[in-house]
Amino acid sequence: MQLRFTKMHGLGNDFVVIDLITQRFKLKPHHIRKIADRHFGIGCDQVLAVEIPTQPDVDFRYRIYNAEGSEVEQCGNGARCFARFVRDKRLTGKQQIKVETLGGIIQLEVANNREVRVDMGEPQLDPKRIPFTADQQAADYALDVAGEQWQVGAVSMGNPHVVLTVDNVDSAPVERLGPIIESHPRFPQRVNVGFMQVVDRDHVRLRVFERGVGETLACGTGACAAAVSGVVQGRLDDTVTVDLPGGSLRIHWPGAGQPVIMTGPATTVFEGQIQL
Ligand SMILES: N[C@@H](CCC[C@H](N)C(=O)O)C(=O)O
Repeated sequence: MQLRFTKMHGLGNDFVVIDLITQRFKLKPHHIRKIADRHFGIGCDQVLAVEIPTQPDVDFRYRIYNAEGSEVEQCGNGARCFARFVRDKRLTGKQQIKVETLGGIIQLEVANNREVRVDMGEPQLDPKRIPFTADQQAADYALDVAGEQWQVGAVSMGNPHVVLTVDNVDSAPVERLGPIIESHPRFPQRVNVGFMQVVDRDHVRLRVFERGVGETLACGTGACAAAVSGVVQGRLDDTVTVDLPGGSLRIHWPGAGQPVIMTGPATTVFEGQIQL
């Protein structure tokens, strides 16, 4: 079947977005791998599917697949592109859009300057809910990584994140440690690995080795997790600019029991059709 798609990105974290409301198709893992392949397919970090909701009082179902084919719970940069897509395609006229994901319900708001503001929901710090093996919840944990000792933060934004603090992200061991930590036995569902440099109380630099993809130019949930981890550790204020290799996001988290708000751009690159 020929499927229409739109290629989009959020700060260089790139997506193929497929409308499965006006097109009927069941995406399987081998389809995702073919679409995401940068040599034999379209190429992307994640495939995003727009579907009709399964829950009441929600506008859409937002499904997310990593390039390797696995379906995942949450994607922050994708959420902003999702909002822009459903508005541009006139699937909704609403400015505030509620979507269900595997990681919970999130709320998207397209601002007049075309930036998108996303209420990402409450972060989860309870190790069982991340999931992460630890005796009890803490602001940071000692993690043995192939014989090296790191103090790390662990947060779920619907999907699991670990945050390592480094002196300088430019020289951070992202390629060396990312794949080892992604499959660390204390993270039974694997994990996204963030390397954060604290510049100031309201400014961090971040690189993320994403589960199921590798290092990306930006990770929205990774930016939220880094900000939350920094606030919990008392090193960051409640509003933080997160500089990623592809650009900057603004993250606001007032503290326990409150949702994380992420604001940033969403860009359409081109449209096309692919035979699956
Ligand atoms: N790029 C994303 C996160 C996508 C999912 C992640 N790789 C996972 O496996 O949890 C973002 O912008 O949040």
